[in-house]
Amino acid sequence: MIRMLDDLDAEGAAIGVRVDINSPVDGDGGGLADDARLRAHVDTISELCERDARVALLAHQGRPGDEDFTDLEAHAHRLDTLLSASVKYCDSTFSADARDRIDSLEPGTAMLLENTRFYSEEYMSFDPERAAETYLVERLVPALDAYVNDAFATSHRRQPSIIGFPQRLPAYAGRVMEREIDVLGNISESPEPRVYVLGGAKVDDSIEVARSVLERGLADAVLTAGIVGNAFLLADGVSLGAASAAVVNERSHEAVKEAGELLDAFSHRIYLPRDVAIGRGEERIELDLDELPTDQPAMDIGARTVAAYAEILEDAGTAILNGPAGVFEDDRFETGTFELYGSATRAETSIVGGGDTASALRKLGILDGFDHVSTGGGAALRMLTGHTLVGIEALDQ
Ligand SMILES: Nc1ncnc2c1ncn2[C@@H]1O[C@H](COP(=O)(O)OP(=O)(O)O)[C@@H](O)[C@H]1O
Ligand SMILES: O=C(OP(=O)(O)O)[C@H](O)COP(=O)(O)O
Repeated sequence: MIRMLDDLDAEGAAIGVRVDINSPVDGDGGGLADDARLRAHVDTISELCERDARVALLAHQGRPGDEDFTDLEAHAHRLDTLLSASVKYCDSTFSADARDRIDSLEPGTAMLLENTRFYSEEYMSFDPERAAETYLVERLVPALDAYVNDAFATSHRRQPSIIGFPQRLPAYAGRVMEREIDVLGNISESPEPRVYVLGGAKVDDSIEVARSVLERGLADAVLTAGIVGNAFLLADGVSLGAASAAVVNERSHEAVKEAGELLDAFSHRIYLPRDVAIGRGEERIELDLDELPTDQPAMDIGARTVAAYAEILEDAGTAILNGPAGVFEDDRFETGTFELYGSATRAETSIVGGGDTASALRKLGILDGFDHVSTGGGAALRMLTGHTLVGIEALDQ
């Protein structure tokens, strides 16, 4: 059974709370370019502070070697602004100083510990038992009374801060985690017909999702768009042109073959774009499939595809969407995503996953129309195929 915050005796307790505030950062000053993930955790942290807990926040930012691999000072300042409780910053994660500062935290206040991935163990994969023996867990456990996992978006990772602490401390799901489990953990109970829209650039992941939801009977229809749609068009024998084929092959060598296998097995439930948009100079030009191939890459779905998909989505019991329909970052190619996702908000229930997808919808001003916007990308995709996550399993004590 997974225990929730309601089960936690918070008053005066030192609580390690794993959050996912991994965010886009500004190239120059290391400031945050987007604070959506920080805002998502405000409920959990505020509630614990209001209940007089002493909150030690654990989080990562970026991956070692990447430009967004930064310290968490800016995150701490932003959290301090977003919350009515005080949030301090500690520039180490489990040093003696960090442990002393946890010990002397005032009830009702929080402190963000340094980027967990500054320590190499946190960027490795472990079994839960081994994760519980890492330095991070060994050193912090004596300073903590309980552990809360609110980092849904990282809970597919076998990392010590996710799966190690529940081996050693009473463990609870935070409010973000609770909402995500409620919605994504019960996908097979959601209203039917269930329509999956798979767009974006992670072609292999999306094909895996399509395979899984079709084989398990979770999906009544799979609508393809983005580079994923182009891979399915190629698999169906449509001659898109060398430029589009190169974009698909750059992402995955196996995609077209695997998309073809799925089309053979489930052709009546997989829907392919009927037209595409390309750029010529500053212009957007829409081409029907019989006007192809073209020397320009297909950057969006066209109006005929949007209309056909909208009809299916508006009748859906549940619309589950991941990945933009086109290169939404370019104004010429944002319409496909805007129209398609707009029509999905008219489904009985609409669920969105994926970091780029959420930022596309925020840019297009239609994020609020969805019933559930997951904080996770990879984690949400895994849940949407009907699987659980190692971090959620670890909470099941
Ligand atoms: N037809 C296309 N050609 C090239 N890139 C595309 C196309 N359609 C979507 N994209 C790109 O896909 C990216 C987002 O995909 P992805 O990372 O899979 O989404 P998410 O993070 O939501 O899972 C965006 O940067 C978008 O520009
Ligand atoms: O941003 C995240 O995941 P996402 O890119 O799947 O949304 C999480 O913070 C996990 O980060 P990771 O994929 O570097 O382990």
